[in-house]
Amino acid sequence: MRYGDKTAVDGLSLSVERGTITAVLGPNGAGKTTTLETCEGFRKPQSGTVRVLGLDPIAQRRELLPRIGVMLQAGGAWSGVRAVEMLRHMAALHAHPLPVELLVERLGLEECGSTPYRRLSGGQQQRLGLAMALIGRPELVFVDEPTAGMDPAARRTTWELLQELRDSGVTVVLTTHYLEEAERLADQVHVIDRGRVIASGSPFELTRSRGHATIRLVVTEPFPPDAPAGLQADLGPDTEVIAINEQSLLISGPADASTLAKVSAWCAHHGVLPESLTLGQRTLEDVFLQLTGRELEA
Ligand SMILES: Nc1ncnc2c1ncn2[C@@H]1O[C@H](COP(=O)(O)OP(=O)(O)OP(=O)(O)O)[C@@H](O)[C@H]1O
Repeated sequence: MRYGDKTAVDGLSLSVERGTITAVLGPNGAGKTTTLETCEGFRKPQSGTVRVLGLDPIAQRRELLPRIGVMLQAGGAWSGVRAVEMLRHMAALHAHPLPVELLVERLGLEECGSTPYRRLSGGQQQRLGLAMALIGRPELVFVDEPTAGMDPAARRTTWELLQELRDSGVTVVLTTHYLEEAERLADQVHVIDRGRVIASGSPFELTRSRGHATIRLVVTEPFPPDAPAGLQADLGPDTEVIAINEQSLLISGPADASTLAKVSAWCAHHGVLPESLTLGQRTLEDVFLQLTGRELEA
């Protein structure tokens, strides 16, 4: 997918199993929305093939639309429309809609039933957007950054709802740049960067595949530029040392006493004092950093 001479999605390849939650995870501008909008039939790819429920999203749009639900990243409702009116209108467009009251209650939209769309808070607009995606009982829903701008309670409700949908056989494809969202919700995660898939797997597979543990070290003074390579040599090939910046390192591999002793000796050798040393299980953030050398949330 190109916009003028800018390539937004470049040879990206992924497939999604029915009845699962798939997260497309990546930093801002990675190409997540473009990928989803191409699957939804809103954008025509300049090359490549997209099939959704076996259908071509553009050539077979009329067949596909009644079977999918779409929650856009923003907008999708008229600015003056009230939440309940919008849902009733959407319900009228579908053959077997869910009861409007059910969605209003599940998504906590009671208090904004008579408020015009443009006056709803960001989180309320998101919840209405999700209700609009679900009202037609879709087999497959695309949700673009579903919990951006939501407060923690609304985020939990949304996660529960998406899990219930999956448990009832609905396929969910979501984009997110929240690691916690991908880790907690997704059966399958595709990490994308610069328009390409750079890693795919379950959260467990992705976080356990290249070493179980990570050590994050932050020191009080900048270390010499070649110092991380020295630590890498001391720790050996089972461990990977990545310089996040000139004062912090990510060390991925066995976090045992011998590794910790070598890390301390390295600090002493370079005359740097640890400000923090954190041991933990590897996260999707660490996976992204290892693959790209950059931080996902940066
Ligand atoms: N309509 C457009 N015209 C020109 N460039 C665009 C357009 N839409 C997206 N882009 C560019 O294409 C790239 C991918 O954008 P896209 O919105 O798909 O990324 P994203 O991963 O969804 O980002 P975000 O998390 O910020 O929503 C970005 O560099 C963006 O600036």
